[in-house]
Order: sequence, then structure tokens, then C-alpha cells
Amino acid sequence: MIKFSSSLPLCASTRVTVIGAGKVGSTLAQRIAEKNLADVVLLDIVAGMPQGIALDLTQARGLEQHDCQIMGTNDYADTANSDVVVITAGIPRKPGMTRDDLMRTNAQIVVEATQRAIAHSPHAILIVVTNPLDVMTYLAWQASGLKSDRVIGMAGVLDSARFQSFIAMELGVAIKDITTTVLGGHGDLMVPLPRYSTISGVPITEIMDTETIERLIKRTRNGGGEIVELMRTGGAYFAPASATSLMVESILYSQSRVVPACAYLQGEYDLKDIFIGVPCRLGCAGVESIVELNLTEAELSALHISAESVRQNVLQAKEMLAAVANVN
Ligand SMILES: NC(=O)C1=CN([C@@H]2O[C@H](COP(=O)(O)OP(=O)(O)OC[C@H]3O[C@@H](n4cnc5c(N)ncnc54)[C@H](O)[C@@H]3O)[C@@H](O)[C@H]2O)C=CC1
Ligand SMILES: O=C([O-])CC(=O)C(=O)O
Repeated sequence: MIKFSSSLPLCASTRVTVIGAGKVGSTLAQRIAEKNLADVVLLDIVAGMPQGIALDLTQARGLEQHDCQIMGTNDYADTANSDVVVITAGIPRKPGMTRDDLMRTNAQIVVEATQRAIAHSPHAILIVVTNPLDVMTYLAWQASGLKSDRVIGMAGVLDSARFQSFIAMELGVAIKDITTTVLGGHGDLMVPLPRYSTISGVPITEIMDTETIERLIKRTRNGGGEIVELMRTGGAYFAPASATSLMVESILYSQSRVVPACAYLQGEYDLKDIFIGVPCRLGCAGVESIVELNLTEAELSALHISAESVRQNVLQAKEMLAAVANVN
């Protein structure tokens, strides 16, 4: 008789931890596993919940034909030696709220989750998803003690994908022939760039009139809000999980994809000491380079207005965290 071991330890060399097993986190775990990218450890504070999701995803392995193992846990020790840690823990917004309204609650969650995860995976690359995204990425960087190029926020890939899909819907052209670029903070002040958004290499400014482009830009800026209003009980998660998994894949497999992501600027675009959305080359070292586009005065000014709003919110979040630390 041939004997096989019945235990399935997480032993593959590539491991991604996803903190927060809610809508975005669990869908991301599914995407990573079903694309065969890495083993996944899914962690949440709710007892039993990440374990149940992991078991459910594991039972689909034979059907989806992948070899990745998925573990659910409430214990950070189980996340040890992860190559990538993704933070999705925190509350989503409800109709009528802005992402900035989540700052008070999510700042503490993100700081604690980052510290605990990085203590067990000091060589990981950290991707932040929790909102308000640019502020949370800054706080996570400070809490992690990691070099700034190893900390990245997910927003630009999603915002660009939304702009891309709205252009495809408007013109009826194949989505794979459309490339879009959205810079800036993940909020109402984000900066979609029509001059750098093309259909088979032709800028959309040569294909659509200004009024149509402005309408699509407005819809892109409100892309998350439109879904929150429709769903009433939370926000988007399919496209956010797809966007995050693209970043995870580029990092794990050193693909050097050039995509907009929230990265630390040290003089690029005349901005310093801020995390904000810019085109980045993502590979095994994290942000391998930041691409400086040649912006018009109006585009650069829009990016600076968005950055100023992020900067004010970071200051507010730091003051809030300091006040909480003094009370405790
Ligand atoms: N950057 C982006 O483009 C996007 C950001 N988001 C943000 O991602 C976050 C998560 O969204 P959803 O998954 O829809 O929310 P959700 O409510 O479905 O899931 C959040 C999960 O975090 C867990 N959690 C809370 N505190 C925790 C802690 N201290 N440690 C570990 N887990 C904890 C909760 O138990 C819950 O399971 C929200 O802040 C949302 O606004 C969502 C979509 C896109
Ligand atoms: O809108 C939200 O609150 C979630 C999010 O960031 C998005 O879908 O862009």
C-alpha cells in the first residue's frame, strides 16, 4: 500500500499574508490562490471567520485546479516569513461618508496590524488597501520601520481600471486596447490624465470631446462612491481585489509592471515626504522606480492640491494617534 501524509503544512516558498478577511481580503485570497501565485495566510480578529473562509477556498482547490494552500488564523505567529503582507483590515464607508471619515477608526487598526505582521515578517513587502488609502499607507510605513520603497498603497491600479472601463463602455472598444493613468490621492481630488490615457496608442483627447472626457473623469473620481451608494452596506471588492492581486503578482514574480500606485516621494513631482499615487515600476524590491511624467502646469497643480489634502490628513491622523497614546 502507498502511504501519503495527511497533513498539509504551508511549505511553499512564496507566502502572502492578508490581514482582514472581509470582502476585499477574502476576495484577494481567492484571486491569489486561483491564479496560483502563492500560499495565502488570511488573518482577522473575528474568531473562526478566516478559518471558515480558508476551508471554503481550500475545498474549491480541486475544482479551480490550483496548488496553493490557504490558511485562516487569528494568530500573527502563523503569518511568519511572508513575502508580501497586505493590510485590508478596517471598516469600509457607508453611504454619505467620505473615505476620510474612516480615519479615526482605521488608523489604530492599521498601525497595530502593521506592527504585529511585520514583527513576524521583517523582510516582507507591505501593500496597504485600507482607507483613507494614502494616509493609511503613510502611517503603515512609519509603524513598520521598513524602507519606504517596500511600502506601497493600492489605489491607482483600481482608479485607472475604472477609467479604462468607463472609456470602453462609452466607445465600445476592446478594453485591452485601452491604457489609462490616474495619479494623486485616492479620493475626490484624484488626477485622471486624459493625455496619458490612450486607445491603441492614440490619446483619448484626440478621440473624445472635452465634455465627454470630463464626464468620464467625474465618474472615475466617484467610482468607489457610486458602488457604496448602490450597495448600501459596504464598498467595492471585486475590482479592488483584482487590482491588489496584480500588484502582488508583479512583486512576487519580479514582473516590473509600471502602474500607478501610492508610493513615497522624495522630490519627484516637486513633492517630498508624502505617499501618493504616481506611476511606479513594481518588482521584487517593491517600488523599483518612480516614473516622472512630463505634466502640464494644470496637471501638476492638480496633483499638488491632492497632495496637500493628503498631507493635512496625515498630520491630523498623527495628532489623533498621539492623543490616544497619551490617554493609554
Ligand atoms: N484602496 C482601495 O482602493 C480600496 C480600499 N478599501 C478599503 O479596504 C478596507 C476593507 O474593506 P472591506 O473588505 O470591504 O471591509 P470588510 O468590513 O468586509 O472587512 C474588513 C475586515 O477587517 C477586519 N478587521 C477589523 N479590525 C481588524 C483588526 N484589528 N485586525 C484584523 N482584522 C480586522 C474585520 O473583522 C473585517 O473582517 C476598508 O477600509 C475599505 O474602505 C476597499 C476597496 C478599495
Ligand atoms: O469607495 C470606497 O469606500 C472603497 C474604495 O476606496 C473604492 O472602491 O475605491
